[in-house]
Amino acid sequence: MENISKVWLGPLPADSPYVKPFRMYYVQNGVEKNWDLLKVHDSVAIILFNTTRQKLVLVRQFRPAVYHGVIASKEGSFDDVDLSAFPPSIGVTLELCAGIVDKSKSWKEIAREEMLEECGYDVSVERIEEVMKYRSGVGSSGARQEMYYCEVTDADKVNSGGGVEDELIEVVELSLDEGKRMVQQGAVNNSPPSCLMGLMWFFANKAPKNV
Ligand SMILES: Nc1nc(=O)c2ncn([C@@H]3O[C@H](COP(=O)(O)OP(=O)(O)O[C@H]4O[C@H](CO)[C@@H](O)[C@H](O)[C@H]4O)[C@@H](O)[C@H]3O)c2[nH]1
Ligand SMILES: [Mg+2]
Repeated sequence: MENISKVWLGPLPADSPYVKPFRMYYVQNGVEKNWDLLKVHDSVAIILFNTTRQKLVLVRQFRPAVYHGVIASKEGSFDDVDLSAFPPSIGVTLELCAGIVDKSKSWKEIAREEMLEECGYDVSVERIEEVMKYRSGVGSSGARQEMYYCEVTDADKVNSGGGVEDELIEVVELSLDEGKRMVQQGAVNNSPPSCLMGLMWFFANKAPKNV
């Protein structure tokens, strides 16, 4: 699914539309300090539950940052990445449907578009419920993410999803038992905290009571 044939690193161009590194200075308790920061986009994430099929709808995709992180924690070299020693599948995550806020639209509208583009469900914004807001990357970016919940049915499914342009996203349906196991044992598939937290919120607030 990830179909990666070559990996290498390069310097960050100053005009990256996704990440801007800089340094912030401040005086705290009379002492001058500084902190190195990354400006990144805020984002939305959606807990999707298909009530027809009683399945949680998640997405799988190759995440360059996770691939790099896995190799870095194994002290592998990134100068000449050996794809047989570090297969791209180690950088594939299971996540909530999510997207960056990079357009001047409401956050709920962006959530609606991401559900359609990534998972193929077409719903109106009125059906999207706010769950919680939080800050991610508190040591590096402090970016805001807002989490939503949306119940969908098979009748809302208008395409197979998979993302836009050159995104390669696989839609994954988890049974309630599979979802529950994930939050009991922790991520076994590079899932970010937002995904685990979203599933825990679902089991605490929305899941059928017999699960
Ligand atoms: N981020 C980025 N960097 C690049 O260099 C970069 N280069 C190209 N792109 C393109 O930008 C689009 C980003 O996709 P999304 O809008 O779906 O956002 P996500 O990547 O799903 O990220 C969200 O959800 C995550 C899970 O909760 C959170 O961790 C993130 O904070 C949160 O933003 C894709 O078309 C991708 O091809 C880059 N995108
Ligand atoms: Mg996304």
